[in-house]
Amino acid sequence: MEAFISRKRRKLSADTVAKTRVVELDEAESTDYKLAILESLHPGHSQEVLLDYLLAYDGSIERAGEALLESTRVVSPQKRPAVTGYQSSLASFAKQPMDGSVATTSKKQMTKKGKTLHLYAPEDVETHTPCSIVHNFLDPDVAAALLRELLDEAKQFRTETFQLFERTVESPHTFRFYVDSLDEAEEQKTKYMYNGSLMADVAQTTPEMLKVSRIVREAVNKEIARRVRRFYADGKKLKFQSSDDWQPNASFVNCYDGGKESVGYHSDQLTYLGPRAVIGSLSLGVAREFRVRQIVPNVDGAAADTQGQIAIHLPHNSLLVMHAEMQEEWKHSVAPAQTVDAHPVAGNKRLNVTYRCYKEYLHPKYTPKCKCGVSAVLRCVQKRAATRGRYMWMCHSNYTPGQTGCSYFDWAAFDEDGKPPWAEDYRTNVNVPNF
Ligand SMILES: O=C(O)CCC(=O)C(=O)O
Ligand SMILES: [Fe+2]
Repeated sequence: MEAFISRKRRKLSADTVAKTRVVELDEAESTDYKLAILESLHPGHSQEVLLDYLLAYDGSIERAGEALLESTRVVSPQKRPAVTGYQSSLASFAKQPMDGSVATTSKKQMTKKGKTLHLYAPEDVETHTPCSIVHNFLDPDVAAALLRELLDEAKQFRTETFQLFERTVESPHTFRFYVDSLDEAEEQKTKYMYNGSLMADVAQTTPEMLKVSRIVREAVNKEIARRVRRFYADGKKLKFQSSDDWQPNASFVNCYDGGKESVGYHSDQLTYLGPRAVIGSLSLGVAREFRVRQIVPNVDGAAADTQGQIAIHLPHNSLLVMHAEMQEEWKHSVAPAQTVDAHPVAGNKRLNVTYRCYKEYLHPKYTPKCKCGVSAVLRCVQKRAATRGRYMWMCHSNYTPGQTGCSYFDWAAFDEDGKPPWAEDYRTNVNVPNF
């Protein structure tokens, strides 16, 4: 999890805000950083209103702030559906040509700046977003067993806190990280860095999660093959996308207790997954809205016209596959809901398992270290048109406003399959200390 918002926080001083490196923030992944700053400058507005302004002004804190100041009316939060809506398909509204082009080109006509397009049917989801969804994914008894197990696990889930300038920011839901073996859990706790720190709480994948992991693996591999065949140019995988079988070995399990709990817009970190990562995301319990929006490049410093967001309905027992286009070109979030329909077993809780495939050759002992001595993070340029799509290794602090680190930066090289130069022979990588 990489996106955070605290509801109780100290105000940022104007001076601190002035020191914000706007260029870096504009390139930064996390809308939550911007939201946190905007909220501290305009405390009278709800986060939903602030987010709407931020989206309408292409993520520019400055322009969104000006617009908020100009607005003298009291803006009431946009009414959000209570996730119980149903829509069979968009097919009767718009025809989507299957011309082999990447599916995501089409939503240009479907979403408008400041608007939300709600999608329910699998054919609409895969046509207008880089995701596919399988409803009623597991045998109901298997889903129920996993849900029960995770509800019990969730008692130990925690929010994440980190430092943004002089205040502590807290994630607006709880989660825990799981890996498949105890040895891996130990490696994770002692070697893997997240936002510049070690993760203290890493658990071993539970028996039900492991059982389901095998079912998810088969389904995700099928979905990847289908997506490549139907939606990618010439039916070929994307450049840097792995050709290997997708094999989950780690997962973040998220718990959203009630409609207020959410996660802000973000892209998932690629540092240990590599480029063009695919993630299998299983939803259990209360149905919630998963929002996605495409990242629009900046040309000559100015953002092109921003598109609206798309809300994907995630009911109990659905598997959402975030395909290879997702993390580099889109952001995703779980929006707060005004109300939720209680689930007979989970009550107001939604449990979500995001199955991921950590690559052995991206273990921090093989990847570049920055001058702080910390393993560098892997990012993809998302907004700057000139370098968009290029990968870079850099000091984690570059993307954490208010944190001081070093200036380490290096363009990252990957082969067609997304493997770094040391992948074939990574066990003998001479650049690696502590090997
Ligand atoms: O809860 C979800 O569906 C998404 C969670 C998520 O974005 C994440 O774990 O990175
Ligand atoms: Fe995510």
